[in-house]
Amino acid sequence: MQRLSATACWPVFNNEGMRMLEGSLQRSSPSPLMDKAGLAAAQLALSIAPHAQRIWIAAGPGNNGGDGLAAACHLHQWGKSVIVSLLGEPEALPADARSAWQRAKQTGIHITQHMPWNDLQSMTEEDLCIDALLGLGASRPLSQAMRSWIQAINNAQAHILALDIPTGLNPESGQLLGCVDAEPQAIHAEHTLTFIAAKPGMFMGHGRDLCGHIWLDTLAGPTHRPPTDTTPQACLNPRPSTLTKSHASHKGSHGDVVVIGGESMARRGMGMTGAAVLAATASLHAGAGRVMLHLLDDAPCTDIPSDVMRRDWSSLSLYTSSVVCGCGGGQAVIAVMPEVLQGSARLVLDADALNALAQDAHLQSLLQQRSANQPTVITPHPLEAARLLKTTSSDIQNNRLKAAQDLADWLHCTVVLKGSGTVIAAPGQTPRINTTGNGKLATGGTGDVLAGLMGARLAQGMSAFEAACSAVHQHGALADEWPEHTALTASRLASSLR
Ligand SMILES: NC(=O)C1=CN([C@@H]2O[C@H](COP(=O)(O)OP(=O)(O)OC[C@H]3O[C@@H](n4cnc5c(N)ncnc54)[C@H](O)[C@@H]3O)[C@@H](O)[C@H]2O)[C@@H](O)CC1
Ligand SMILES: Nc1ncnc2c1ncn2[C@@H]1O[C@H](COP(=O)(O)OP(=O)(O)O)[C@@H](O)[C@H]1O
Ligand SMILES: [K+]
Repeated sequence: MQRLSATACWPVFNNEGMRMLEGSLQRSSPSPLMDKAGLAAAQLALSIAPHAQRIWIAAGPGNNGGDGLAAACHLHQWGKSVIVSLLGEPEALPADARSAWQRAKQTGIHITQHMPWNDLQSMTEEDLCIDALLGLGASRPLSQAMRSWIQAINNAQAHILALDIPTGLNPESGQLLGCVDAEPQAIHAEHTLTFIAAKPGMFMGHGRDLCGHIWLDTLAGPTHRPPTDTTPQACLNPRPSTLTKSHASHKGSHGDVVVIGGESMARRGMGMTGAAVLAATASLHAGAGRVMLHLLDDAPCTDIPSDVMRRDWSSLSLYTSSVVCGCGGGQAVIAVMPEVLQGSARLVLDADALNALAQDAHLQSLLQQRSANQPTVITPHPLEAARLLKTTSSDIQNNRLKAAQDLADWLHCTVVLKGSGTVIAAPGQTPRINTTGNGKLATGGTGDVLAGLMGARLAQGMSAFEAACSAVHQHGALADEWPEHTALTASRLASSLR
């Protein structure tokens, strides 16, 4: 068993991949995998709550419930006071779970089919609830009974350990399963012990709030080799190696970034120069050799850092620069898009450049025609991705990995689909799910900072995919390390980059 950290490139599998891994593992295992899962769960339970007087295991109607029943036997044998509640009929349990139920009964564990209200009320912070209600088989909105058991676990004054995934969380998307005629409910776990491999939904959307500390037990023996025909759906985005600047370098060694954006107030009554200035400031602090700013409409602007150079259109050299285009671009950006798409040596398209792209098939084809030595990244948030793919943002959120990959394959570029669990996809690459960042980033302008940072990484010689992975990780990590009593604003974020 190991704790998942943000430092390694862990593979994640969708339900279909998980079932294939499970089948291959079970065939090579002399005992049911559930026995191993139950033992691992019991061991982790003891280390999370070593002084627990009571352990309540809420077991569901499938094999996830079986994991809970198998753990109950060990914990009971180790002298813990274990209460098991089964939400379902014992006769209807699948075979392995039914054997675990029989063993638990034979061991003398009291198993009820209702919630142990009295025990729940007297639980203390040292006690433990184990969520073994639903795992990979969660397939429909939660019933009223499931919902009230979830509420009882969340309200108990005890540690919460979820087995495989927190009940109520869609393991593939990270969205909530939903409830019949009611607000969605899900377990808020302090720890999640996941089996065989990690699931994508744990790192996207609500998964990041619900899983707590994530532990993985592969349930594999030392000689087991995973089947070669099962490829991961994605990998977690590892921490990038630190960039160093050699002593012999000069400003030309670190590349030029050109930021194009910032529609003027005069055009539509919305001054958007701040977004472009933020991107330029981010490029500068991230170590680009020189940063040039072209404000659309020649918008007046006073708060430009003195080390950012303002340029008019005719004096830009797109052919030798890393161009960041679209931040605060409004409608003014539409006119420059063909030249930007054809001429920029390296390119990050953000915000209004993406809205322009969504509306114009000619621009889409110019993007597709950019050659392999003109690295390109697009950085849509879910609504921008929905406009590009002509769908809704909830459809994007329900299928984040697929949406990012579809965009990458269609537009022949690297795609950064932003949000909780940012996805980075590129043609021919296994997508990455980023695990840094938090809700502090949900404030205006942080996306502009990300685009500027990515521009700097391209200017410093990284490939599009590398630049995207590195920038997204660093951007999120800064938010994770943000001092507790200081508000995270986009301008502070830009100035904190290194
Ligand atoms: N089969 C195996 O080899 C292993 C399975 N394992 C465990 O088994 C789990 C998967 O087991 P299952 O496929 O039985 O699936 P689950 O145990 O997750 O759930 C399936 C059961 O829940 C019911 N259900 C689904 N959605 C519901 C809802 N919204 N409200 C109420 N009931 C609902 C289904 O009708 C079915 O009875 C994994 O997540 C893991 O915990 C582990 O023991 C590892 C080995
Ligand atoms: N809840 C969250 N958890 C993690 N990252 C987030 C969250 N909300 C926003 N972000 C990040 O903040 C940035 C916001 O970008 P964007 O939506 O383009 O905003 P803006 O246009 O205001 O700059 C993205 O990098 C996104 O991934
Ligand atoms: K569970």
